[in-house]
Amino acid sequence: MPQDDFYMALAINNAKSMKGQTEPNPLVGSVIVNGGRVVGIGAHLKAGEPHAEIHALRMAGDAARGGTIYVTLEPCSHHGRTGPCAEAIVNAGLKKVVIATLDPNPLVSGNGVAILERAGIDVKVGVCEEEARQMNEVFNLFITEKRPFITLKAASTLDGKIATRSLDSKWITSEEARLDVHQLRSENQAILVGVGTVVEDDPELTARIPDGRNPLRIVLDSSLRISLDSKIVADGLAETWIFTAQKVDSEKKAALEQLGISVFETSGLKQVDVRDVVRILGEKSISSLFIEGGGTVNAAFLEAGLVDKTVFYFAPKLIGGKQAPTFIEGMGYDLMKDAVELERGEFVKIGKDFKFTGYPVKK
Ligand SMILES: Nc1c(/N=C/[C@H](O)[C@H](O)[C@H](O)COP(=O)(O)O)[nH]c(=O)[nH]c1=O
Repeated sequence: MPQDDFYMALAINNAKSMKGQTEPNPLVGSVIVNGGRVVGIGAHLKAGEPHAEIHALRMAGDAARGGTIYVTLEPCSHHGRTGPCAEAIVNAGLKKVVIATLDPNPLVSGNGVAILERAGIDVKVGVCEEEARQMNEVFNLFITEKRPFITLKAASTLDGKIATRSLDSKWITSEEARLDVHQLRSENQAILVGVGTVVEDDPELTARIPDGRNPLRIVLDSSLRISLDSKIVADGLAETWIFTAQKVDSEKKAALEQLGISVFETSGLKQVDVRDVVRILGEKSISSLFIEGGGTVNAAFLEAGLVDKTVFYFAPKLIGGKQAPTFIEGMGYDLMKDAVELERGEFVKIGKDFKFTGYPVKK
């Protein structure tokens, strides 16, 4: 493997090991090499704390002088909660800087490189760029579109059913696959279901893994039919927000608010307007949303072109039944040429089940 890729891969692995603890900041890793030896290594650990380059520079000390620093994201040039990294790199006397990706924020992209080049430092950009961009897919989208990165998750039998015709759904996928879902829940700031799932499953929507972080729970409930003693209203295990259509029963709304539930009205007449939901979540700095919909909600987000990533779990089971619900309901598309195509598709096996990850091609 070429030397630059080797050290950048080390920096990327460092960054990735901090997944779930740097929000709303991106994952960033850095490695300093001098005379063929790694003399400093660092990762951004927590928003508001020093950046990856600063940790690596502190570890390297004088051994950084004349060396090369690898960093997965363009060194910052602005005075955020910590001083600019580009200046720290110049002051430490580095000879070369290798960067995987430029800053996605259009306001600062390229500024860090300019500071380095003005100081006569040799700068190389684009090493392991795709992998470094991929690990910050959530941050990159949120910082550019000010809306949450949306992952659509479903678990179904091989014939696409999320429950039997009698609506029994316990369980489709095995324990290992369901644990994997809880890991994904823990990595997302918010989780969203339709009120149909609440009525049928009475879910907790918590991340039940060691050190799991419970996401904010969001329910689309156009006419506020959720029951006051459903778990996500009454259990206090995580915050719960409900989005409705226009003009809902003010008494029910007040009763829910009494229980600490936030209720947001959207402009939808009969159905909740999912575009309003996404806009409001962006305004409230929710940067990642995990949809465990039910088929109607899943279809609404898909048809609105708001799904950034799909994660589907398929159990090697067949349940059949014309009435059995599937994981994409709604109107659907008329012609096959209008199908939502998924790219960069990957299948992995989890126990007996299969996990498919793919990215809807943006039209
Ligand atoms: N029925 C299945 C799923 N069902 C997911 C439902 O949307 C609902 O979230 C759960 O049934 C209850 O949630 P909680 O565990 O109480 O938080 N999801 C899965 O991955 N596999 C399945 O077999």
